[in-house]
Amino acid sequence: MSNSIRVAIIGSTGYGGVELIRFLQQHPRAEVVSVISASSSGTPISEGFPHLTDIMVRNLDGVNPEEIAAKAELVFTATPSGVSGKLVPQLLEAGLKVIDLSGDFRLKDRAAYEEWYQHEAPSQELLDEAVYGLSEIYGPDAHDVRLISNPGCYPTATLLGLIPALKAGWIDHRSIIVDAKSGISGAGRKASLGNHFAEVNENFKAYKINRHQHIPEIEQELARIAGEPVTVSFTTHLVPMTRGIMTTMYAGMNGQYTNEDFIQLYREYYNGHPFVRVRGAGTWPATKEVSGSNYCDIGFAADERTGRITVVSVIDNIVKGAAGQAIQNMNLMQGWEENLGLGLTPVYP
Ligand SMILES: NC(=O)C1=CN([C@@H]2O[C@H](COP(=O)(O)OP(=O)(O)OC[C@H]3O[C@@H](n4cnc5c(N)ncnc54)[C@H](OP(=O)(O)O)[C@@H]3O)[C@@H](O)[C@H]2O)C=CC1
Ligand SMILES: CC(=O)N[C@@H](CCC(=O)OP(=O)(O)O)C(=O)O
Repeated sequence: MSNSIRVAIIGSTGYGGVELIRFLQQHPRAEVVSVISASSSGTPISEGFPHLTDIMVRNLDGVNPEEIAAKAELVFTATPSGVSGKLVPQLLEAGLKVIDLSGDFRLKDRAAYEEWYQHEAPSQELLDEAVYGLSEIYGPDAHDVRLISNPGCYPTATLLGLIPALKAGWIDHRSIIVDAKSGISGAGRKASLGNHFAEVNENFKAYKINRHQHIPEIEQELARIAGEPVTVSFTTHLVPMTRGIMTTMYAGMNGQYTNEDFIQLYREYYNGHPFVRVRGAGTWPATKEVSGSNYCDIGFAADERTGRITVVSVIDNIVKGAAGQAIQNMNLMQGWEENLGLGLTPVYP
């Protein structure tokens, strides 16, 4: 086990990349040796991001796998889907370890990827090799591998909220409905009509119903736990806030379980995993309570009358949903404590 690591970030001018910089700057064992941009190489990163003035004194480098490998041991690819799929094989070939934040290596089935993402899928060999980095569930699989595929933001909140109950056989996997809401930063930094202020402010809209690219990812991972195919109804909504995801999940219970039963089950399941906090009975988490942090907070409402459980799960989409979990995965890959460099308290209010 090495004591330190030199890292590079491709896509460092995006929201995921900038958040990686914020956390890695205070990580005790990681040194950011290169911040990379395809469009602005040669300029100081603080020119586009004045909040990094005197914090990250570095010019942006271009995307050159050999040059990156000469400086760094590990690279985070915080790049759009389609871009990561082409870059990652070159980075691995150059001898780098890779943690990819995009959706390109999450689906094991090439045909499913091509159907939901509308790009050519990476090779089956690399899809098979990539470890799905849902840290609390697959942490041991991340140790000493060379490619980790960081989960999507919505799947992280959804899967952490459902897996313990599904694994225990307490919920009927044919009955799962996920109602998900995200802040705008989930869409990335690039401008688009649907995401500009006048379209989003004081507005609340559903989007991509039944066709969101995270549906096959959630179903793939729930099927792994259930041992048979699972389908979910999944609806995403855009909320006029900057950060945060809340997933509210409904499922039929296979018995008469109380809130206390669920609390105990989940606390035992996540025992030793500092970033999942299970709420006490009758309290449900809010997005502000995890903002800027790597926490995922979960609360329950078991309903004796309908026989259904409601699970509420919140994360910060850019932290636990992207950069924070990617660093958690780097820690696991290196054999370090999973919370190293991630101990920031949520920003409240
Ligand atoms: N925002 C979020 O909450 C989450 C995002 N993700 C995923 O993480 C990835 C990054 O997301 P996010 O930071 O929000 O996206 P942004 O749109 O904010 O940033 C994308 C970055 O990719 C870089 N880029 C674009 N094209 C290329 C290219 N051809 N070669 C190299 N770099 C390129 C861009 O910078 P430049 O042009 O300067 O190179 C930019 O820095 C995406 O795949 C996204 O789906 C996953 C979970 C949550
Ligand atoms: C608010 C918003 O638009 N969110 C994005 C999240 C996309 C994302 O993070 O994409 P991958 O995880 O697939 O890389 C969306 O719903 O498509």
